[in-house]
Amino acid sequence: MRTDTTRPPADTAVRGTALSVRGLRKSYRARGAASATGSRQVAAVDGLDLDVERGEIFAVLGPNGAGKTTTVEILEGFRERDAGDVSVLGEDPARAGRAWRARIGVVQQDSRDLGELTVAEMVGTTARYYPRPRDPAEVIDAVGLTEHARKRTRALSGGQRRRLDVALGIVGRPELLFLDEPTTGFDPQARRSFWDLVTSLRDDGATILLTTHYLEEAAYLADRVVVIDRGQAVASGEPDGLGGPHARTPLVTWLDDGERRSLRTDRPTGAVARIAHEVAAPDGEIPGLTVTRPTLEDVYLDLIGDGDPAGNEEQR
Ligand SMILES: Nc1ncnc2c1ncn2[C@@H]1O[C@H](COP(=O)(O)OP(=O)(O)OP(=O)(O)O)[C@@H](O)[C@H]1O
Repeated sequence: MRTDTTRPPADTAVRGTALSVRGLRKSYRARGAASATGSRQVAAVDGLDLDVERGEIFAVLGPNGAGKTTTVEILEGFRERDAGDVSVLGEDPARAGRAWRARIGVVQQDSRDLGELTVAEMVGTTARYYPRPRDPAEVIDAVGLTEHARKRTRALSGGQRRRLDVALGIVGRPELLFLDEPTTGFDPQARRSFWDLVTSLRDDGATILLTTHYLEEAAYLADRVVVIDRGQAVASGEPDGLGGPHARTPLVTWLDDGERRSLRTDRPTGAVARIAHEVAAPDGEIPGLTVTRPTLEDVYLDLIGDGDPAGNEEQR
């Protein structure tokens, strides 16, 4: 169950499956590598299963090269798979046609070269490709580009370009929106407004599949997350529950004769009282005391084998 009360409430009603993936595989020829038996293949996606419900924000997390973009591009119908079953809004993206494409929105990692058009022209032109588009002016406003609407797209800053990418992804009123690292280059304020926008799209009924390297973004936005490493899912679930019940056990640390000590415990208040009894200074203060609860980032780093173990018991 969630404990982050600052996060907007999710509509938890199950409204059917938006996409499902079973046994997905995709290999690439290793760059510059060839053997006597032919070119060597590197598995980018190695037997992945995923299920995303309609109306949820689902975040795909994982280190560089984990296979996130390859997976997302297969789901978007932009990349062929080697094996596996994939259904996106009830169709196989490898065979789906224009009507299906009009139901999805895509914000890819790399911005397209948008040339000489202004922001307003670009969003307006894109809207005309869809049967039920949003009002372009409202979309431009929602991504915070109203004051730049008459600017040529090539004159935009990197963060503004990214916002325009998002505008182009949502103007067709997609049922399913793919956001591949959407807030790279955003300043903190723009990131917060973007989070509000994504939340409102979800609250309007859209399903959102998000890849991000910002763990606080996933913690804030996602109803569920999956962590991918080397093309395989290593954990999945609600952000607060990821890694199992002990992964978020609070950590108490303090200084004892100048040496840092730590204790992982479900009862930090009692632990602090005991430590105070043992090591407190004459004024009652425990030197260097910290009490922290592991964040999603701590749990993530533990899962991909790159951080301090989050499940350790007492380390005194
Ligand atoms: N077109 C390609 N040709 C050859 N190898 C590729 C190609 N695209 C991706 N790869 C390789 O496949 C693996 C997965 O790449 P992918 O881009 O899917 O990972 P990612 O999780 O999206 O990474 P990042 O977080 O850096 O965007 C990597 O080892 C990458 O080098």
